[in-house]
Amino acid sequence: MESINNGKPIFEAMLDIDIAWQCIEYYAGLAGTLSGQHIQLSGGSFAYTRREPLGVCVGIGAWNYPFQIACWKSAPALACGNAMIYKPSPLTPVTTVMLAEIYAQAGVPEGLFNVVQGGVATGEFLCHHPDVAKISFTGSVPTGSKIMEMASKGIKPVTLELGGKSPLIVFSDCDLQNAVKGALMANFLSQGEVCCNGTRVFVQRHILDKFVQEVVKRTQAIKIGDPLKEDTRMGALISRPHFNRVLGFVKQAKEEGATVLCGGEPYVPSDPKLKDGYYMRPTVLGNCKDEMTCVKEEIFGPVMSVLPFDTEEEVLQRANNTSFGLAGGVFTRDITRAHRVVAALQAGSCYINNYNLSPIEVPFGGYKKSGFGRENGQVTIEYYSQLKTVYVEMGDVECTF
Ligand SMILES: NC(=O)c1ccc[n+]([C@@H]2O[C@H](COP(=O)([O-])OP(=O)(O)OC[C@H]3O[C@@H](n4cnc5c(N)ncnc54)[C@H](O)[C@@H]3O)[C@@H](O)[C@H]2O)c1
Repeated sequence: MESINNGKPIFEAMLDIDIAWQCIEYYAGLAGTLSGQHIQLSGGSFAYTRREPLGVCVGIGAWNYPFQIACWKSAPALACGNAMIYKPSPLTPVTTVMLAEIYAQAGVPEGLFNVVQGGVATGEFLCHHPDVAKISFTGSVPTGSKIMEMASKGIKPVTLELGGKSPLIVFSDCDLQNAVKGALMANFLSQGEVCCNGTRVFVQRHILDKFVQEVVKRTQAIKIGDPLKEDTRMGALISRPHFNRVLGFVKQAKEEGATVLCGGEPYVPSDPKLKDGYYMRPTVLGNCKDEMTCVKEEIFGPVMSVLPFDTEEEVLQRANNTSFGLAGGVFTRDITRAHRVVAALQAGSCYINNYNLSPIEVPFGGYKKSGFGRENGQVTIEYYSQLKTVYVEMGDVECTF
């Protein structure tokens, strides 16, 4: 159903659903660990803190990981004792309803997890509603900014998981095959429609030719086609307008001087029933410069830009020269450099010698315009609960009056 909902290959959709059930189990386990602090004060008095729910939380999701995003928001929300009203993207309405059915079958009381279908107007209605205590949003930066503005009217806390244009830095002392595999994982999952993708691939000049040769070879071997076939590794993009937009970025990249090393065009499957699908060949762009549109803007499709660099200092300055800050990665065998580089990256989710893994135990989220708040991991409890402090007097009241 998730493949049909979104167009991604079934192989990947199965992994998304695995992560989703792991998320629900993880927060179900954490629910019993919510606790406060005991603070001893002078004269025998003391204070304690309690973690309490916020109330009714709203979740608004993007279309690229429809089921998974709904779980990443609802599982911690429910574990903290909140209710959730969830609005999926109108482009992927189906599987979130199945999540509601699963919760109901598992015994979640009626009304605790609710799905409301709709687009902008429905989303705005939910954000403005006075009974809503918190908004957790996954989507683009412009919408995230509007969500924050609406939330500010009601002084409501928000979690924002927004877009990115993340750097992947490949030093010449890396394990080349792993770096090539990492670059593919950083760009071509879910047809490249992944917020944390490392789409700016900086490669140290010394290994540039070898790296590009290997990346292009492996990219050309990616099996595109019917998302419901087990061996498909790239399915269809989400919609006709988005498909045209992604192809438009490639056209503009060529006009600005980039070279299409492979892909860059629609793919027409031989199966006649798929011929109107939004299939695109995964694309590697060479000869890229930092000021090109394809290097600066989030394309949200299967398009990797390769950029040469010479020194560590230079690449860090270029990698951080963006208003986004969702993710970043480095491939090197030099352990001190690896940690030095990730410490300097202005990004919330960093990888050393791998890319795009998201185990549920590990917090995920952005810096800068990629948002704030975190999903996954223990820390997310803090974003779905509020802290009450209770002062307990053990003596007499000392009155100044
Ligand atoms: N950081 C993350 O975890 C993460 C994950 C997935 C996607 N994304 C980002 O999402 C974007 C792609 O998703 P999209 O095109 O669905 O994003 P979008 O911002 O267009 O829409 C996201 C959701 O917001 C709703 N919405 C739109 N306008 C609204 C408004 N004014 N008020 C309330 N709700 C409104 C939409 O109906 C949809 O459900 C990309 O930028 C991508 O990077 C981020």
